[in-house]
Amino acid sequence: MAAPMKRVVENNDSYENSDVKKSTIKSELNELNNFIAWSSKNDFQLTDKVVVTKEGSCAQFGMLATDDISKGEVLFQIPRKCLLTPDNCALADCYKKDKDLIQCSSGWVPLLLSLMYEYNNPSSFWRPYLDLVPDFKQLDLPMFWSSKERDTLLQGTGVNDAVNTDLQNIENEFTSIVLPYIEKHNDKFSPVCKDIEFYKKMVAFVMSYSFTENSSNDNTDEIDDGEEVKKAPPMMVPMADILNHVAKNNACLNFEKESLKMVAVEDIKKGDEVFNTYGELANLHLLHMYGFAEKYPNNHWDTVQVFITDIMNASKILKFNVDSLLEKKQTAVNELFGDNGSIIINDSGVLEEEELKIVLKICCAESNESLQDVLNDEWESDDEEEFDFDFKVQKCHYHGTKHH
Ligand SMILES: C[S@@+](CC[C@H](N)C(=O)[O-])C[C@H]1O[C@@H](n2cnc3c(N)ncnc32)[C@H](O)[C@@H]1O
Repeated sequence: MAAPMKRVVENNDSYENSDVKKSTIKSELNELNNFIAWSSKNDFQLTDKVVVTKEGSCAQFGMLATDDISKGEVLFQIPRKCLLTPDNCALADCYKKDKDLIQCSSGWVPLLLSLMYEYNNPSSFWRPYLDLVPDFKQLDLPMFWSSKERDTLLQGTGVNDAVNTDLQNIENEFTSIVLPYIEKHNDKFSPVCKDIEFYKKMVAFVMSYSFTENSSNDNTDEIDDGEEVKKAPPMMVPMADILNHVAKNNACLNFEKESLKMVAVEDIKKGDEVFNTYGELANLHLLHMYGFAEKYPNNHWDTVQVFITDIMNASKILKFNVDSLLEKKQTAVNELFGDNGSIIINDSGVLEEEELKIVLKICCAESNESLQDVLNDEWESDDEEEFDFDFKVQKCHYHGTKHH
């Protein structure tokens, strides 16, 4: 987690060309010691049964047990005043006055502005934390890959589309909200904050290191299946974000009134890595937001998204469809499932069996049948046996990522 130099850049050089600190083991150790001393001064109550280290961790820094830990033990706490949030940061009053100027659909802009300010402030309260954050060149998220790499390596995963949407949204929010705000407060922000490349690194930092508290409710509304749900804004949680993730985690973060607590959810043996959970995330989401995927079959949350268009195209190749009817059938499935309709498969099988059945019925339809007849057609049990929906992710998980 070697950090680029946190200094106020006095010229307008692009972030990529600016001077960055060359990390050494010695400077990393200093930064780690400073961070541990800061956390101790701020009452993190880190148990002496764990250590923050690169040795034995699955990815850069991580947390290892130096003694046996029992399920239920608290490993450390983070007092709420130490969370890096727009409400806690040095510009909190400014944001309150400018609330309307920093409204955004992602809900990320206030935290990103706070981070950009604190990151470039030599006397930030979070200096020891920010000195330990990763060298942004190591944040190997797909949003930093070339579009050619994304097109070839991520084909069929859905990650490429998600990244393209992200990049578009990042650019829109940067030009319409962030840049005007920074220009309004030129005296507060370092010139590097006007560089979209620097902004993207901060977005990647938030994407792969932040947490959200589900009960938070002061953000934009999202429509989910016709119901309004509140999107919680992200926050930076020092120490908790050092833990790596696996689906079979042995610790998790509890949000309490005065502090956040990392608690063992399993017995953890001396020498084992302490793993948090970043959520019930399929490999495609891990890859999209965190730049890694778990090896098969470790991720029991894994799912595969099969686009209905691809099923239609495959049916053509497999010749149980008639070329001349394909367009008509494609229109029918688009009307039923939308242009980007998909079927989700997890390790216990197809989640939307009914939808898949409909798509397959349409694929197999003959020219003289109306759509209604096709949909009403009750497949004989013999027919159903021909379609084994119980295929496993094993046959479908994707290969070819840079990470695993
Ligand atoms: C919240 S940080 C965890 C701390 C990080 N290891 C460090 O040294 O800063 C999340 C990042 O850690 C890495 N990571 C976490 N869990 C991982 C895993 N199981 N396998 C590989 N990399 C992982 C990924 O790079 C991810 O973007």
